[in-house]
Amino acid sequence: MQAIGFIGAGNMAEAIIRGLRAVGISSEIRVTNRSNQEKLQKMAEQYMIIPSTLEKIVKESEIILLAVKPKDMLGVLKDLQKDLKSSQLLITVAAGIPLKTYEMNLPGIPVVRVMPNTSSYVLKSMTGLVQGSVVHENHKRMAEEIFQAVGKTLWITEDKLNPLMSISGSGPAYIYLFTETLIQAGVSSGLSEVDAEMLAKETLFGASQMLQESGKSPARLREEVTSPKGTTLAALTVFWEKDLQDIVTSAAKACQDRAEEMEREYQG
Ligand SMILES: NC(=O)C1=CN([C@@H]2O[C@H](COP(=O)(O)OP(=O)(O)OC[C@H]3O[C@@H](n4cnc5c(N)ncnc54)[C@H](OP(=O)(O)O)[C@@H]3O)[C@@H](O)[C@H]2O)C=CC1
Ligand SMILES: O=C(O)[C@@H]1CCC=N1
Repeated sequence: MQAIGFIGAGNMAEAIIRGLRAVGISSEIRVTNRSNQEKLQKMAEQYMIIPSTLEKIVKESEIILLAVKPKDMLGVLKDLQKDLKSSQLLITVAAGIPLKTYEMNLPGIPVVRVMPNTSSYVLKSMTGLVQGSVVHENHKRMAEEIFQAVGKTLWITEDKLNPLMSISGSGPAYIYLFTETLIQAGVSSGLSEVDAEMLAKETLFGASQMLQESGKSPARLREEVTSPKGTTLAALTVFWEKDLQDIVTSAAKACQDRAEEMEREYQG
């Protein structure tokens, strides 16, 4: 894999870098952030990254991966305008910034817009990828190599990226929220916090593995837990009566609406 430079050293950058090192990718990885030198030093020790600056990253990386918050992106694009070359590939993980913003600010530079998730950290990301207008097959392969190393990938068109984000990009947070609420339900019924946490986490972990390894659909797996007139049915009936489907659909819609709002804000 070619030399990669990360601009941004936060949650998403670290999850990807940890994943790349975990699968044995030994390429040069340079990283810069805004001000947190301590974080860069820690990442150097943990993941053999080279703490760097934006200027050096532009000079020394074939692939530049943008992992700053959307509000900081336009500033970074301005800083990249001077020295970036069309032989370099730009990959952005930012939510809510359309491809045209990158292409307007950096004409002629190939850009791939991706939406991974933080499970890159354990090589289980589900990453959506969208190709920009000057992206060729070799650029697609370069982007794919990074994100296939840390999980599964799916090429889509840009109009599908916000729907994808509302399921797999933000989705881990929904699952963590559900886990938190399951722990609290256990504590409310008299379990200790420690026991409730172990029960909830192991249950989520086991169910995830069943989804991946059993070859059965989620509906079939649910039915196998649910005895007629039994305890699970009593619990599921509450989810249905309170319209879990409506709650989840509305949450995913809110995620997409916010992304669209951001895209209007950051289209300059
Ligand atoms: N977290 C997630 O689950 C996902 C996030 N994303 C996207 O990833 C991007 C990053 O998110 P996340 O990692 O959570 O954010 P974090 O806040 O954890 O990290 C942001 C990083 O950007 C750095 N930074 C800010 N401004 C600059 C600058 N001008 N130059 C260089 N570095 C800068 C910060 O440095 P410092 O710490 O020094 O201020 C920090 O290291 C976002 O755009 C988000 O939409 C996409 C998919 C999932
Ligand atoms: O919350 C956010 O905006 C980012 C995008 C997907 C996950 N986290």
